[in-house]
Amino acid sequence: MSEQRILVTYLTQAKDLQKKAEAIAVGMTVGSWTDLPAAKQADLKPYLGEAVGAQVLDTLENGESRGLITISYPVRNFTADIPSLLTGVFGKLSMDGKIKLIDIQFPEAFLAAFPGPKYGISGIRDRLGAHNRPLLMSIFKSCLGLPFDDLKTQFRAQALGGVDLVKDDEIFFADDRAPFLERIRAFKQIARETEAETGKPVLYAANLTGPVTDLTERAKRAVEAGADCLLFNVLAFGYDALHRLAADPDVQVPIMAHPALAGAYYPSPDYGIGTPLLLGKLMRLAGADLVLFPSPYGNVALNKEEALKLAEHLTEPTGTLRKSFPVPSAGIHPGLVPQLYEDFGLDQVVNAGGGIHGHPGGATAGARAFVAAINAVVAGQTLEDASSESAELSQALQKWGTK
Ligand SMILES: CSCCC(=O)C(=O)COP(=O)(O)O
Repeated sequence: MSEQRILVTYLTQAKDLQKKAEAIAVGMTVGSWTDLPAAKQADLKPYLGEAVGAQVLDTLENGESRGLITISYPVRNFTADIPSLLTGVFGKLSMDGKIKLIDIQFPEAFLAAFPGPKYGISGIRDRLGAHNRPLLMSIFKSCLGLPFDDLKTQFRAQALGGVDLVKDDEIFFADDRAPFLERIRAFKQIARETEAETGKPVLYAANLTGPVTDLTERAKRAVEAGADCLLFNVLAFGYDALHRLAADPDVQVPIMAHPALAGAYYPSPDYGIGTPLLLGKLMRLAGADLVLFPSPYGNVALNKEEALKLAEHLTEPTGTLRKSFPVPSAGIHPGLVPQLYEDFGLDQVVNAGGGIHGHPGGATAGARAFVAAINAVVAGQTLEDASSESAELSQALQKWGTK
C-alpha cells in the first residue's frame, strides 16, 4: 500500500502551471524540499508529493495560464478516511487563490479500505423486486410543522400511486409532531396496507438527524423500528459520518445521500470542488447507496456534462465498491422522463416532489402519471401514445409539457 499513489487533478491559474504544481506537491506534503539537508531528504522522500502533469487550457489577459495540474501523493500520507484525504490534498490549498479540486484517482489498496455502499443498485432492486426499469421516488412536500395525520395521508397517497420510494424532506429535523421512530413504524404499517392493495412494496427513507455522536445509535434504533432506508445530509454532517454509518454491520438499510450544501462547493469555475467528485466519487466511496443531485434540466440545473460524469462515477466499475443509484432531481415532471432515460438510462431513480404533488389530480395521480411515463419509455413508446391509455399522464403533459 505504501508504494501506491493517489492522483489529484486541480484547475488553477499561474504564470507557469508546472512550477505551481511542483510548489503544491511539496507544500502539501513535506513543506519544503530544496532547502533540506540530504539526510533529511532521504528520510522524507517517501512522503513527497510529485507534480505529474500540467495542461494549459487558456491564456488569460494577464498573461497567466489557466489549466489542469495533476499531483501524485503517496498513499502512506493518508489514513483511510475522507477527512484525511480532503485535508491532505485540498485543506489549506482550498484557501490559496484560484484553485478548484476536480478529480481524485485512487489506487486499489486505498479503495479497499472503504466498504462503500452496503446495498447499491442491485441490493435495492432486489429488495423491491424491480429490475428492468428506472425506479420512482416521491418526496414529501413538506414535512416540517405538519400534523402526523397529514403526513400519514401524504404517505398513503404517494404509495398508492405506485412509487418505489418515498423520502422525507431533507429539512425535517424538528420532527416533534411526527417523531422519527414513530413515523417509521406508522409508515411501515401504511406501506403494508398499500402493498396489499397495489401489489407493490414501497420503501420509506427517513431523515436521520441528531448529534453526530448519536447517529449510529439512532440509525440502529431506526432499523429495529423497521426502517427501510435512511436519508442523510452528508455534506452538513461530513463524509466520515456517512462512512461510519455505511460501515456499521448493525445499520442494515440503504443510505440515501442528499446534496444539501453542495452549492457552497461546486458552482464557481475557479474555487471549490467539482460536482462529479463531490457528489459522485466521494459519496460512493463514503457508502451512499443512492445519491441525489441536481438534474441538468430542472429548476437548479447542473451542467449536463458534469451531471453525466457524476452519474458515471456512481456506476462505473470501481474496485470492489457496489454501484450507487444516481437520482437526478429538482423540477422533475413526467414530461422529462424520456430525456432522463436517454441521459441516465435504466439504472436511475426518477425523483419528484412538485412533479407528483402538483398534479391536478393529487399525489396518487401524480405518481401514476410517472409510472405510465416510465413504463412507456422502457417499452419504447412515446409519452403522447402512452397518454392515450393514462388519463393521469395526459393531465400531467397538459400541465408541464415535455421539456
Ligand atoms: C437539488 S437536488 C434535491 C432535490 C430535492 O430534495 C427536492 O426536494 C426536489 O423537489 P422538486 O419539487 O423540485 O422535485
